[in-house]
Amino acid sequence: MSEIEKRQAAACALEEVRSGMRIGLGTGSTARHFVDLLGERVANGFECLCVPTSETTADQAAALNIPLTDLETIDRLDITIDGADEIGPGLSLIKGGGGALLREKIVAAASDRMVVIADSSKVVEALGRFPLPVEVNRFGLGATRRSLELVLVEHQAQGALNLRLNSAGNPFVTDGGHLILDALFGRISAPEALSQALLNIPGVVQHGLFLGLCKRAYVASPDGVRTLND
Ligand SMILES: O=C(CO)[C@H](O)[C@H](O)COP(=O)(O)O
Repeated sequence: MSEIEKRQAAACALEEVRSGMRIGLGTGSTARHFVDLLGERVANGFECLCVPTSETTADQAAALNIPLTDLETIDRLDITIDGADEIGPGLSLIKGGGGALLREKIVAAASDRMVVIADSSKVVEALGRFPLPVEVNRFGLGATRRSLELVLVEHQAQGALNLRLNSAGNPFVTDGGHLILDALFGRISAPEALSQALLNIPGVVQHGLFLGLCKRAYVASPDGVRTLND
């Protein structure tokens, strides 16, 4: 996973943005390159209005003088550029490795177009090797966890359900104040059904399956950048 490849994918996505666009800014090490490149354009007079998907991205964009707004002030975006943890069939995605999945999904769904940037290690034949992040309310954690475990059994998960911890060993808390349970499936054979089953659990705020949202992916490898279209 080279930074050069991530930057190359980010540079391709930058070609999609036009002056005056309202742009969703993703989260993660690949999206960080895109924000850096956009910042260079803004410094040269490029006009845009952006909605960040995390406090981390907001801080980065603000430091680069990228004009920011939120989805209370505006209700639609032209495009969102974001990274992904896995890119599966039909540009289905797993996201949330960085813990920003809720805001990322809200921003992607409010965008006319979502474009993903990644290196080739993210492309998979079937989703599920990467543990699926499930953002849950703190209230009722035990009950929510039990319901989630039943869903894991129904969907033949090959791995465990783990409460995400931060580097200090405490529960990781999202920008929205929630917790994350990472569910290792191994192979997700029915993503739509799994999505619905997860959303049916009252304590689940959102999950990291992004289905039908991504329209294009720029995937970088040592051989160059490949474009995958929905
Ligand atoms: O979903 C995300 C954050 O919630 C990121 O987009 C995803 O984790 C990819 O990150 P990176 O580009 O660092 O591999």
